[in-house]
Amino acid sequence: MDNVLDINHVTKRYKNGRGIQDISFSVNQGEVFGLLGPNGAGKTTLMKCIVALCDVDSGDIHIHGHHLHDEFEKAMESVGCLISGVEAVDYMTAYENLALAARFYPGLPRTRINEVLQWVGMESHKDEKIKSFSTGMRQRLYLAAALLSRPSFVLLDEPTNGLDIEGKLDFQHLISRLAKEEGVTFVLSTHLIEEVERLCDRVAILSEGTIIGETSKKELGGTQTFESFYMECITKRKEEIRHA
Ligand SMILES: Nc1ncnc2c1ncn2[C@@H]1O[C@H](COP(=O)(O)OP(=O)(O)OP(=O)(O)O)[C@@H](O)[C@H]1O
Repeated sequence: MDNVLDINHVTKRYKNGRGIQDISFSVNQGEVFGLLGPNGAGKTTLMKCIVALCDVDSGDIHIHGHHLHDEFEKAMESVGCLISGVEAVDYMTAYENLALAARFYPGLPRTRINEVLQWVGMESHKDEKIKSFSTGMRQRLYLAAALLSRPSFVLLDEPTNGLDIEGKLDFQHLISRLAKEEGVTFVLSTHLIEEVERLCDRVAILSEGTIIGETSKKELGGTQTFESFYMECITKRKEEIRHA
């Protein structure tokens, strides 16, 4: 199987009936795949399902051809993620937090910690306890943690939340470089449409737990943008609901 990620008919419903229904799509190696949608559409739920932070009710997820539940360790071997609500240890420094995470990857050289801290512009803060960090500084650290293990597949849930202008641009360059030069595959959710236009090769639009559109830069051609495609899908969906 060539795809890095294959999602087939995945449904996850919380006790209150909300969640995601019958989601299917695939992501190829080296692609930057955007998950877009209004607040509450199900983006975080889907990402949590992909890294098994949420059990699915039905459907299958394969990563690099490995079934997420039947071959969990193999499937997760090369995965890095930044998911909302995952916290770091406040009384430890940035470096210590990453060193703690690095213990899960015995072959990883210590120099990798400094490398990822430098990538996210945090090397000068590495010996500070993170309880004093701002939202953006924390977000930079979480991004460093997601990239620490040299993952070949990375999930990023609203990764530039709280980042300043320079941080957002640095992030976009970093993701483009890793995708193009090192073939790293990314699935990212964001509400920043300029980020989508700059970074994504392909997108899926989620609304009320289902995919209402999927397209690629290639399919859009020169005239349409991801933004216009997004608005088309959302407007069409609203019309359908109005006439239902
Ligand atoms: N733990 C939970 N228990 C019950 N309902 C939940 C839970 N987490 C999310 N939901 C509901 O599931 C739906 C999808 O939420 P989710 O957080 O996945 O959306 P999202 O697209 O990531 O939203 P946002 O853009 O606001 O981050 C929402 O209706 C939300 O209220």
